[in-house]
Amino acid sequence: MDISIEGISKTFGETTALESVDLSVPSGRLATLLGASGCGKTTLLRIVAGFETADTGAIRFGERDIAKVPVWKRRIGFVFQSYALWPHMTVAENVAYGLRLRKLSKEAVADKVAAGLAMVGLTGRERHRPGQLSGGQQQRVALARALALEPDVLLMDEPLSNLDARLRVEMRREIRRIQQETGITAVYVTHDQDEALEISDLVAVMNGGRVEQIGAPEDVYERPGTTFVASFVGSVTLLRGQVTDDGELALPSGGKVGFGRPLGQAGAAVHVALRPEDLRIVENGQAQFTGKVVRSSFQGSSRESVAELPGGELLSFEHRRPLPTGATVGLAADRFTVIGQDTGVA
Ligand SMILES: Nc1ncnc2c1ncn2[C@@H]1O[C@H](COP(=O)(O)OP(=O)(O)OP(=O)(O)O)[C@@H](O)[C@H]1O
Repeated sequence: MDISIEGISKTFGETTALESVDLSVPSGRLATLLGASGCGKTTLLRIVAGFETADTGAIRFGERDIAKVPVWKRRIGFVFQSYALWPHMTVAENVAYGLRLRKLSKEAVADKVAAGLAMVGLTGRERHRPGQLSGGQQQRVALARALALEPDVLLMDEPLSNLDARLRVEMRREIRRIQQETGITAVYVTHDQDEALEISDLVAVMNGGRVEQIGAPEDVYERPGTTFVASFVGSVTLLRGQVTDDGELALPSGGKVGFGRPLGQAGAAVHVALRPEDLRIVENGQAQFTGKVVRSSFQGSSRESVAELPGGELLSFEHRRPLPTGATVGLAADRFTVIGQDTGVA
Protein backbone atom coordinates (compact mmCIF):
# COMPACT_ATOMS: atom_id res chain seq x y z
CA MET A 1 0.00 0.00 0.00
CA ASP A 2 1.71 3.24 -0.97
CA ILE A 3 1.62 6.28 1.27
CA SER A 4 1.23 9.75 -0.11
CA ILE A 5 1.78 12.81 2.05
CA GLU A 6 0.95 16.12 0.42
CA GLY A 7 1.39 19.64 1.73
CA ILE A 8 1.22 18.76 5.41
CA SER A 9 1.63 21.72 7.76
CA LYS A 10 1.24 21.83 11.51
CA THR A 11 1.74 24.51 14.13
CA PHE A 12 1.58 24.23 17.91
CA GLY A 13 0.82 27.75 19.13
CA GLU A 14 3.79 29.83 17.98
CA THR A 15 5.85 26.82 16.89
CA THR A 16 5.76 25.68 13.28
CA ALA A 17 6.40 21.96 13.56
CA LEU A 18 5.82 21.13 9.87
CA GLU A 19 5.78 23.32 6.81
CA SER A 20 4.26 22.00 3.63
CA VAL A 21 5.75 18.52 3.73
CA ASP A 22 5.42 16.21 0.71
CA LEU A 23 6.54 12.60 0.73
CA SER A 24 5.58 9.53 -1.26
CA VAL A 25 6.48 6.06 -0.06
CA PRO A 26 5.92 3.38 -2.72
CA SER A 27 4.31 0.14 -1.66
CA GLY A 28 6.65 -2.29 0.11
CA ARG A 29 9.35 0.31 0.74
CA LEU A 30 10.83 1.62 3.96
CA ALA A 31 11.25 5.39 4.25
CA THR A 32 13.06 7.05 7.13
CA LEU A 33 12.41 10.52 8.45
CA LEU A 34 15.88 11.63 9.48
CA GLY A 35 16.68 14.79 11.35
CA ALA A 36 17.83 16.42 14.55
CA SER A 37 15.67 16.79 17.64
CA GLY A 38 12.76 19.16 17.06
CA CYS A 39 12.74 19.03 13.24
CA GLY A 40 9.20 17.67 13.17
CA LYS A 41 9.73 14.01 12.34
CA THR A 42 7.71 12.60 15.25
CA THR A 43 4.90 15.04 14.55
CA LEU A 44 4.76 13.90 10.93
CA LEU A 45 4.70 10.23 11.94
CA ARG A 46 1.96 10.90 14.48
CA ILE A 47 -0.09 12.67 11.81
CA VAL A 48 0.29 9.68 9.50
CA ALA A 49 -0.83 7.44 12.38
CA GLY A 50 -3.76 9.67 13.26
CA PHE A 51 -2.59 10.55 16.80
CA GLU A 52 -2.32 14.15 15.66
CA THR A 53 -4.21 16.12 13.01
CA ALA A 54 -2.56 18.33 10.39
CA ASP A 55 -3.62 21.96 9.90
CA THR A 56 -3.50 21.54 6.12
CA GLY A 57 -2.60 18.86 3.60
CA ALA A 58 -3.67 15.37 2.66
CA ILE A 59 -2.58 11.84 3.46
CA ARG A 60 -3.53 8.84 1.39
CA PHE A 61 -2.92 5.14 1.90
CA GLY A 62 -3.27 3.83 -1.64
CA GLU A 63 -6.35 5.60 -3.03
CA ARG A 64 -7.87 6.07 0.41
CA ASP A 65 -7.85 9.60 1.86
CA ILE A 66 -7.36 8.98 5.56
CA ALA A 67 -7.64 12.54 6.90
CA LYS A 68 -10.95 11.80 8.60
CA VAL A 69 -10.30 8.14 9.37
CA PRO A 70 -9.71 7.51 13.11
CA VAL A 71 -6.51 5.77 14.25
CA TRP A 72 -8.17 2.43 14.88
CA LYS A 73 -9.55 2.28 11.35
CA ARG A 74 -6.34 3.25 9.56
CA ARG A 75 -4.89 -0.26 9.51
CA ILE A 76 -1.54 0.85 10.87
CA GLY A 77 0.94 -0.87 13.14
CA PHE A 78 2.87 1.47 15.45
CA VAL A 79 6.11 0.72 17.27
CA PHE A 80 7.07 3.16 20.04
CA GLN A 81 10.49 3.99 21.43
CA SER A 82 9.27 2.89 24.85
CA TYR A 83 7.89 -0.49 23.55
CA ALA A 84 4.55 0.21 25.26
CA LEU A 85 3.99 -3.44 26.18
CA TRP A 86 1.52 -4.42 28.88
CA PRO A 87 3.72 -5.47 31.79
CA HIS A 88 1.11 -7.70 33.44
CA MET A 89 0.56 -9.77 30.29
CA THR A 90 2.79 -12.50 28.94
CA VAL A 91 4.59 -12.12 25.63
CA ALA A 92 1.93 -14.23 23.89
CA GLU A 93 -0.90 -12.24 25.48
CA ASN A 94 0.67 -8.98 24.36
CA VAL A 95 0.84 -10.17 20.76
CA ALA A 96 -2.64 -11.73 20.95
CA TYR A 97 -4.35 -8.68 22.44
CA GLY A 98 -5.38 -6.93 19.22
CA LEU A 99 -6.27 -10.22 17.57
CA ARG A 100 -8.66 -11.10 20.39
CA LEU A 101 -10.39 -7.74 19.99
CA ARG A 102 -11.01 -8.73 16.40
CA LYS A 103 -12.91 -11.75 17.66
CA LEU A 104 -10.79 -14.30 15.82
CA SER A 105 -11.15 -17.92 16.92
CA LYS A 106 -8.81 -19.17 19.65
CA GLU A 107 -6.97 -21.36 17.15
CA ALA A 108 -6.52 -18.53 14.66
CA VAL A 109 -5.14 -16.28 17.41
CA ALA A 110 -2.73 -18.99 18.60
CA ASP A 111 -1.50 -19.58 15.03
CA LYS A 112 -0.90 -15.91 14.38
CA VAL A 113 0.87 -15.41 17.71
CA ALA A 114 3.13 -18.38 17.02
CA ALA A 115 3.91 -17.14 13.50
CA GLY A 116 4.57 -13.59 14.76
CA LEU A 117 6.92 -14.73 17.51
CA ALA A 118 8.74 -17.06 15.12
CA MET A 119 9.26 -14.16 12.73
CA VAL A 120 10.93 -12.02 15.39
CA GLY A 121 12.93 -14.96 16.79
CA LEU A 122 11.10 -15.28 20.12
CA THR A 123 9.64 -18.77 19.90
CA GLY A 124 9.87 -20.30 23.38
CA ARG A 125 9.37 -16.97 25.21
CA GLU A 126 5.57 -17.04 25.02
CA ARG A 127 5.06 -17.24 28.78
CA HIS A 128 7.62 -14.65 29.78
CA ARG A 129 6.54 -11.23 30.95
CA PRO A 130 8.08 -8.15 29.30
CA GLY A 131 10.06 -7.39 32.47
CA GLN A 132 11.90 -10.71 32.07
CA LEU A 133 13.16 -9.79 28.61
CA SER A 134 16.00 -7.58 27.39
CA GLY A 135 15.22 -4.26 25.69
CA GLY A 136 15.89 -5.74 22.27
CA GLN A 137 13.58 -8.68 22.97
CA GLN A 138 10.86 -6.35 24.22
CA GLN A 139 11.08 -4.38 21.00
CA ARG A 140 10.78 -7.65 19.08
CA VAL A 141 7.54 -8.35 20.96
CA ALA A 142 6.26 -4.88 20.12
CA LEU A 143 7.08 -5.49 16.47
CA ALA A 144 5.33 -8.87 16.46
CA ARG A 145 2.31 -7.26 18.12
CA ALA A 146 2.20 -4.48 15.52
CA LEU A 147 2.50 -6.90 12.62
CA ALA A 148 0.07 -9.52 13.98
CA LEU A 149 -2.86 -7.42 12.86
CA GLU A 150 -1.52 -7.42 9.31
CA PRO A 151 -1.60 -3.65 8.96
CA ASP A 152 -1.25 -1.88 5.62
CA VAL A 153 1.43 0.39 6.99
CA LEU A 154 4.05 0.02 9.73
CA LEU A 155 5.12 3.17 11.58
CA MET A 156 8.12 3.19 13.91
CA ASP A 157 9.17 6.09 16.14
CA GLU A 158 12.85 5.81 17.13
CA PRO A 159 12.31 2.15 18.04
CA LEU A 160 15.95 1.48 18.92
CA SER A 161 16.82 4.57 20.95
CA ASN A 162 16.70 2.75 24.27
CA LEU A 163 19.12 0.03 23.21
CA ASP A 164 22.89 -0.02 23.49
CA ALA A 165 24.98 0.61 20.38
CA ARG A 166 25.65 -3.02 19.44
CA LEU A 167 22.11 -4.18 19.91
CA ARG A 168 20.89 -1.21 17.90
CA VAL A 169 22.89 -2.36 14.90
CA GLU A 170 21.64 -5.94 15.27
CA MET A 171 18.03 -4.86 15.70
CA ARG A 172 17.99 -2.46 12.77
CA ARG A 173 19.07 -5.33 10.51
CA GLU A 174 16.29 -7.45 12.01
CA ILE A 175 13.72 -4.75 11.40
CA ARG A 176 14.86 -4.41 7.80
CA ARG A 177 14.75 -8.19 7.28
CA ILE A 178 11.23 -8.43 8.69
CA GLN A 179 10.02 -5.42 6.69
CA GLN A 180 11.38 -6.95 3.50
CA GLU A 181 10.03 -10.42 4.26
CA THR A 182 6.55 -9.11 4.97
CA GLY A 183 6.70 -6.57 2.14
CA ILE A 184 5.01 -3.98 4.34
CA THR A 185 5.24 -0.26 3.59
CA ALA A 186 7.02 1.39 6.50
CA VAL A 187 7.93 4.81 7.84
CA TYR A 188 10.73 4.93 10.39
CA VAL A 189 11.75 7.94 12.47
CA THR A 190 15.36 8.30 13.54
CA HIS A 191 18.02 10.90 14.29
CA ASP A 192 20.76 8.34 13.58
CA GLN A 193 22.18 8.74 10.08
CA ASP A 194 23.91 5.34 10.05
CA GLU A 195 20.61 3.68 10.89
CA ALA A 196 18.82 5.61 8.16
CA LEU A 197 21.46 4.84 5.53
CA GLU A 198 21.50 1.15 6.36
CA ILE A 199 17.83 0.27 6.50
CA SER A 200 16.06 2.60 4.09
CA ASP A 201 14.89 2.51 0.53
CA LEU A 202 14.24 6.23 0.88
CA VAL A 203 15.65 8.78 3.29
CA ALA A 204 13.81 12.07 3.89
CA VAL A 205 16.19 14.51 5.57
CA MET A 206 14.24 17.00 7.65
CA ASN A 207 15.31 20.38 8.96
CA GLY A 208 13.16 22.94 10.74
CA GLY A 209 9.82 21.39 9.79
CA ARG A 210 10.69 20.90 6.14
CA VAL A 211 11.94 18.01 4.08
CA GLU A 212 15.21 19.19 2.52
CA GLN A 213 15.91 16.16 0.40
CA ILE A 214 14.36 12.80 -0.36
CA GLY A 215 16.31 10.08 -2.07
CA ALA A 216 17.88 6.67 -1.91
CA PRO A 217 20.56 6.48 0.81
CA GLU A 218 23.32 6.64 -1.82
CA ASP A 219 21.77 9.75 -3.39
CA VAL A 220 21.46 11.62 -0.15
CA TYR A 221 25.00 10.74 0.86
CA GLU A 222 26.75 11.16 -2.47
CA ARG A 223 24.69 13.96 -3.96
CA PRO A 224 23.49 16.16 -1.10
CA GLY A 225 21.41 19.04 -2.41
CA THR A 226 21.92 21.45 0.47
CA THR A 227 24.64 22.26 2.98
CA PHE A 228 22.46 20.96 5.81
CA VAL A 229 21.98 17.56 4.18
CA ALA A 230 25.71 17.29 3.39
CA SER A 231 26.66 18.04 6.99
CA PHE A 232 23.92 15.99 8.69
CA VAL A 233 24.45 12.81 6.70
CA GLY A 234 28.04 11.69 7.19
CA SER A 235 31.24 13.53 7.86
CA VAL A 236 32.08 16.32 5.42
CA THR A 237 34.14 19.42 4.81
CA LEU A 238 32.19 22.29 3.24
CA LEU A 239 34.40 24.81 1.49
CA ARG A 240 32.52 28.04 0.91
CA GLY A 241 33.60 30.29 -1.92
CA GLN A 242 32.86 31.93 -5.22
CA VAL A 243 33.30 30.48 -8.68
CA THR A 244 36.09 32.30 -10.55
CA ASP A 245 36.04 33.20 -14.26
CA ASP A 246 37.95 30.01 -15.01
CA GLY A 247 35.52 27.84 -13.00
CA GLU A 248 37.71 27.39 -9.93
CA LEU A 249 36.83 28.04 -6.29
CA ALA A 250 37.96 31.34 -4.76
CA LEU A 251 38.07 30.93 -0.99
CA PRO A 252 37.24 33.92 1.23
CA SER A 253 40.76 33.67 2.66
CA GLY A 254 42.21 34.43 -0.78
CA GLY A 255 43.21 30.91 -1.88
CA LYS A 256 42.06 29.41 -5.15
CA VAL A 257 41.37 25.74 -5.83
CA GLY A 258 40.79 23.99 -9.16
CA PHE A 259 38.71 20.79 -9.33
CA GLY A 260 39.41 19.68 -12.90
CA ARG A 261 36.07 20.93 -14.18
CA PRO A 262 34.22 24.23 -13.90
CA LEU A 263 32.25 24.46 -10.65
CA GLY A 264 29.46 26.58 -12.08
CA GLN A 265 28.73 30.03 -13.36
CA ALA A 266 31.42 32.63 -12.73
CA GLY A 267 30.56 34.66 -9.66
CA ALA A 268 28.17 32.08 -8.15
CA ALA A 269 28.39 31.54 -4.40
CA VAL A 270 28.82 27.81 -3.80
CA HIS A 271 29.93 25.25 -1.29
CA VAL A 272 32.10 22.36 -2.32
CA ALA A 273 31.37 19.28 -0.18
CA LEU A 274 34.26 16.87 0.32
CA ARG A 275 33.87 13.53 2.11
CA PRO A 276 36.95 12.41 4.08
CA GLU A 277 37.12 9.14 2.12
CA ASP A 278 37.20 11.02 -1.20
CA LEU A 279 40.45 12.81 -0.38
CA ARG A 280 43.75 11.15 -1.11
CA ILE A 281 47.28 12.00 0.00
CA VAL A 282 49.31 12.82 -3.12
CA GLU A 283 52.76 14.05 -4.14
CA ASN A 284 53.25 17.78 -3.97
CA GLY A 285 52.97 18.37 -7.71
CA GLN A 286 49.48 16.81 -7.90
CA ALA A 287 48.02 18.38 -4.78
CA GLN A 288 44.88 20.50 -4.94
CA PHE A 289 45.33 21.34 -1.29
CA THR A 290 48.40 21.62 0.84
CA GLY A 291 47.96 21.87 4.57
CA LYS A 292 49.34 21.04 7.98
CA VAL A 293 47.97 18.14 10.02
CA VAL A 294 46.37 19.60 13.15
CA ARG A 295 44.78 16.47 14.57
CA SER A 296 44.47 12.83 13.84
CA SER A 297 42.15 10.18 15.20
CA PHE A 298 42.50 6.42 14.99
CA GLN A 299 39.24 4.75 14.03
CA GLY A 300 40.18 1.11 13.77
CA SER A 301 40.02 0.37 10.07
CA SER A 302 41.31 3.83 9.13
CA ARG A 303 42.39 7.16 10.51
CA GLU A 304 40.70 10.51 10.06
CA SER A 305 42.86 13.58 10.20
CA VAL A 306 42.29 17.28 9.80
CA ALA A 307 44.59 19.47 7.73
CA GLU A 308 44.62 23.23 8.10
CA LEU A 309 44.96 25.05 4.78
CA PRO A 310 47.02 28.26 4.55
CA GLY A 311 43.82 30.36 4.76
CA GLY A 312 42.69 28.58 7.95
CA GLU A 313 40.11 26.25 6.35
CA LEU A 314 39.99 22.78 7.92
CA LEU A 315 39.85 19.73 5.71
CA SER A 316 39.04 16.21 7.03
CA PHE A 317 40.55 13.29 5.21
CA GLU A 318 40.84 9.56 5.68
CA HIS A 319 44.10 7.64 5.43
CA ARG A 320 45.78 4.46 6.64
CA ARG A 321 49.28 5.18 7.88
CA PRO A 322 49.88 7.32 10.95
CA LEU A 323 50.65 10.98 10.29
CA PRO A 324 52.37 13.16 12.86
CA THR A 325 50.70 16.40 13.91
CA GLY A 326 52.39 19.30 12.17
CA ALA A 327 53.29 17.29 9.05
CA THR A 328 52.63 18.94 5.69
CA VAL A 329 50.29 16.96 3.43
CA GLY A 330 49.20 17.34 -0.17
CA LEU A 331 45.63 16.23 -0.89
CA ALA A 332 43.54 15.68 -4.00
CA ALA A 333 39.81 15.02 -4.24
CA ASP A 334 38.60 12.01 -6.22
CA ARG A 335 35.02 13.15 -5.84
CA PHE A 336 33.22 16.26 -4.70
CA THR A 337 29.77 17.84 -4.82
CA VAL A 338 29.00 21.44 -5.66
CA ILE A 339 26.14 22.75 -3.54
CA GLY A 340 24.32 25.94 -4.43
CA GLN A 341 21.75 25.94 -1.64
CA ASP A 342 23.04 27.15 1.71
CA THR A 343 20.68 25.93 4.44
CA GLY A 344 23.23 26.08 7.25
CA VAL A 345 25.15 23.25 8.79
CA ALA A 346 23.96 20.59 11.19
N1 LIG B 1 2.08 18.66 21.51
C1 LIG B 1 2.93 19.67 21.27
N2 LIG B 1 2.72 20.89 21.78
C2 LIG B 1 3.55 21.92 21.53
N3 LIG B 1 4.65 21.83 20.76
C3 LIG B 1 4.92 20.63 20.21
C4 LIG B 1 4.10 19.49 20.45
N4 LIG B 1 4.62 18.45 19.76
C5 LIG B 1 5.72 18.90 19.15
N5 LIG B 1 5.91 20.23 19.41
C6 LIG B 1 7.00 21.06 18.87
O1 LIG B 1 7.06 20.88 17.47
C7 LIG B 1 8.40 20.78 17.02
C8 LIG B 1 8.64 19.45 16.35
O2 LIG B 1 8.59 18.42 17.33
P1 LIG B 1 8.79 16.88 17.02
O3 LIG B 1 8.63 16.12 18.27
O4 LIG B 1 7.94 16.49 15.87
O5 LIG B 1 10.30 16.84 16.55
P2 LIG B 1 11.25 15.61 16.42
O6 LIG B 1 12.08 15.89 15.23
O7 LIG B 1 10.51 14.35 16.43
O8 LIG B 1 12.15 15.72 17.69
P3 LIG B 1 12.52 14.60 18.80
O9 LIG B 1 13.45 13.67 18.12
O10 LIG B 1 13.16 15.40 19.87
O11 LIG B 1 11.22 13.98 19.19
C9 LIG B 1 9.27 21.01 18.24
O12 LIG B 1 9.61 22.38 18.29
C10 LIG B 1 8.35 20.64 19.39
O13 LIG B 1 8.72 21.34 20.55
